[in-house]
Parts: sequence; C-alpha cells; structure tokens
Amino acid sequence: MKLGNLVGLVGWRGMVGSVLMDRMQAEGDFDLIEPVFFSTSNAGGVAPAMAKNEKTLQDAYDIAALKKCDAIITCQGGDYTTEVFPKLRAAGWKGHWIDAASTLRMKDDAVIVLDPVNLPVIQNALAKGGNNWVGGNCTVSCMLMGVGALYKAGLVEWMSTQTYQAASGGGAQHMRELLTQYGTLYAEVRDLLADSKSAILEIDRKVIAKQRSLGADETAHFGVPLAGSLIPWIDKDLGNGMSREEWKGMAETNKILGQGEGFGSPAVPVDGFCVRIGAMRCHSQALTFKLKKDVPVADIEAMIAADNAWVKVVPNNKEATLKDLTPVAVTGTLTIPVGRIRKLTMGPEYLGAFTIGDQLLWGAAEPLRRMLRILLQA
Ligand SMILES: NC(=O)C1=CN([C@@H]2O[C@H](COP(=O)(O)OP(=O)(O)OC[C@H]3O[C@@H](n4cnc5c(N)ncnc54)[C@H](OP(=O)(O)O)[C@@H]3O)[C@@H](O)[C@H]2O)C=CC1
Ligand SMILES: N[C@@H](CC(=O)OP(=O)(O)O)C(=O)O
Repeated sequence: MKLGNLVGLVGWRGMVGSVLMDRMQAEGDFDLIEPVFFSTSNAGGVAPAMAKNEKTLQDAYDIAALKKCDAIITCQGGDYTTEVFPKLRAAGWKGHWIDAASTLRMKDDAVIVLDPVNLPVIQNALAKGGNNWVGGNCTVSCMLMGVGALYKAGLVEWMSTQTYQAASGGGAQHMRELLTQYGTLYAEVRDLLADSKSAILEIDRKVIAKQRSLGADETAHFGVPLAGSLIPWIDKDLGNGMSREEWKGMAETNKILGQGEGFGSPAVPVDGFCVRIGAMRCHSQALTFKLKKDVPVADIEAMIAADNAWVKVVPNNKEATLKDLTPVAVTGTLTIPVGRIRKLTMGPEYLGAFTIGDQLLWGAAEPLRRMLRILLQA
C-alpha cells in the first residue's frame, strides 16, 4: 500500500513523544505530511503549532477518526495499543501503524524497525504488504546501532551483555524520583560536606540511614532507593530467574536481524544482566562476544566504524573514554560511541566492548520517524 500523507500522532506530548516531535521538526518531517494530533485526555483541545489544517485535538479512542489516517505513529504506551490497535484493524483499517510500545513487537506480522541495522528486513516486509512497524527495546536498539556490524558479518557465536540502564527507561516520573532522592540525600549531609574536616564515615552513616528510611512517596516508582544504589532487575519477573528485559535481549536482537525462530535460521544466543543505575537517559552496556574466529582488533574497529553514520569508535584509552564514553557525553545526541574494544584474556575469539546510547533517541523516537520516512519514500 502506498502511503498517503495524512499521519495521525498519538502520545506526542509524553516524554518519548516530545523527543519524537523535536526530531521530526529538526528533520523537516512535518513538511512532508499532513499531521492530525490525537489525545486520550483532551479531545477538542488545541493541537500543537505543527498542526496545519486540523488544529483541534482528535479523540485517540475514536476509531472512525483514526481510520482516516494513512499512518499512525503512537508513543502512548502499551495499554493504548492493546485497546485500540485490534479495534482499528477489525474495522478494516489498512494503514501503517508505527508504535513505540512493546505490545506488538514479537507478533509475526510486526517488524521491529531499526533501519540502519535491518533495512532489508523492513523492505522485505514492505514488499509483502507489511503495515505494522514497532520500535525495539531501547537497550537492544542502542546495542545494535553500536555493534550491529559484527552481527551483519556473521561473526558472533554468542554475546553477553551487562547493562547500566538510565531512569528514563521507566518513564518521566522515574527521572523525577531519582533526582528527588539525590536531593534528599544531599540535604541530609549538606552541613557535614561543607565542613572539610568532617569525618567521611559519619557522612556515609547518615546517607545509608537516610536511604534506608526514605518514605514511600520517594520510592513509589522504583520501589527502593536508586540514588547512591542500583537495582539489578528491570521489567517483569518471568519466573525462571530471568527478567523480561533480559529476555528481550536475545528475542529482539534476533528478530531485528531477521534470524532465529520464524526465519528458518539459528538464533545467536544473547544473555546477561540488566541493571538500573542512577543515570538520567542514556543506557550503557558492557558487551562480551565469543566470535566465530579470531579477528584483529583493528579490523573489528574498522568494521564497527564503517557500519553507519552515527556509530563512533572511541580509542581504548583512559583519556578518550572519559571524554567520549559516558552518559553525560552522549545524552541528547544521536552518536553511539563504542569503546573499550579489546581482546579478553579468555582467548583470541573473546572480545570486550562498551557502548552507550540515548535511550529516548535511538532507543525510542528515532527509529519511528525514520520508518515514516521510509514509507513516504516507498
Ligand atoms: N520511556 C521510555 O524509555 C520508553 C517508552 N516507550 C514506550 O512509549 C510509551 C510512552 O512512554 P513515555 O513517553 O515515557 O510516557 P509519558 O507518561 O511521558 O506519556 C504518555 C502519555 O501520558 C499522557 N500524559 C498525562 N499527563 C501528562 C503530562 N503531564 N505530560 C505529558 N504527558 C502526559 C499523554 O497522553 P495524552 O496527551 O493523550 O493525555 C502522554 O502521551 C511507553 O509506555 C512505552 O510503551 C518506548 C521506548 C522507551
Ligand atoms: N524497559 C526499558 C524501557 C522500555 O521502554 O522498554 P520496552 O520498550 O522494551 O518496553 C527500560 O526500563 O529501560
């Protein structure tokens, strides 16, 4: 189906949606479409400035209004997708559904979109009439933007990932809660910190006592303190010792690459631990690869650097790492640095690397707007 240019936007004022709107404006996407803005809470209200002909917010649950769109991009979340998507398809809508939520990701008729990594998979689905396009898990998308070259070259026997995931992955309220916790801890020891002669163990004692006594209002979203701590569990408990975030690592990596179950080829094993840390919006990951053969580090660096326009190899030294390989350096950019690339002591086929990505950009908004562009050009 060729895409007309009436594009419905749902979830545009949320955190992911706002990042998407910024990127669409920066790239001139609104010049190419006739946007229709929807709301779950304020139908009839005033649409944002990017609106052209339709300046009123439409009801995001109104199937007839949604049906008029050639494509719909939603960042509204999984509950919205679960409620609206089946009704829309049941009503005979054949338009393109582009979604940030995980709900439809593993459905056979949905493609996980990350075009710098899997454009052939997207084009193949398009040629077959595919119309369900879902953004991948942020950790997986950022990882593949960094080291996808090794997978494309068929070099990976298996990969283990240890993640350091930012508060934003939980949503806007989690970011607020993290900062509130930091503020509370600081306030607890502000006077002692101001006195250069105060004892550090006294400060430490007061901080841990405060962390352990944080009120329910200050841990409502994470469940426990995150500031000055970490949480080695993200998403649901699958009941087999694995978190759902960890399960996505293998399932989504292979689906994005068009391999494994359903594609008639073996899946590459991917496993590890997903950990929430006190960063704001960048997910970081330490990767361990078992390669199928011994490839020199220089060749691996060249392969990674040449893979796409956003990946950047960071030399494996302290100065470059501190400058370019931190969440603070990467936040708000589309750059995906890959550093600490070195052979591990286990043997020449064992490779280590560390990569970071802004989880609201490549991890959420960017693949969606790029999918819209692909449809507009198809
Ligand atoms: N957070 C993340 O890292 C990622 C999230 N996703 C997906 O995107 C979905 C949306 O996530 P996220 O953007 O974090 O969710 P938000 O909570 O920021 O926004 C979701 C919706 O909440 C409504 N809303 C209510 N109050 C406010 C407010 N004060 N400010 C803004 N919006 C408000 C808006 O709907 P309305 O305008 O209709 O009232 C908005 O579209 C997730 O559920 C997930 O499925 C995907 C990848 C990463
Ligand atoms: N689960 C991720 C955020 C996210 O949105 O994941 P998913 O899109 O797979 O539900 C995190 O908490 O960091």
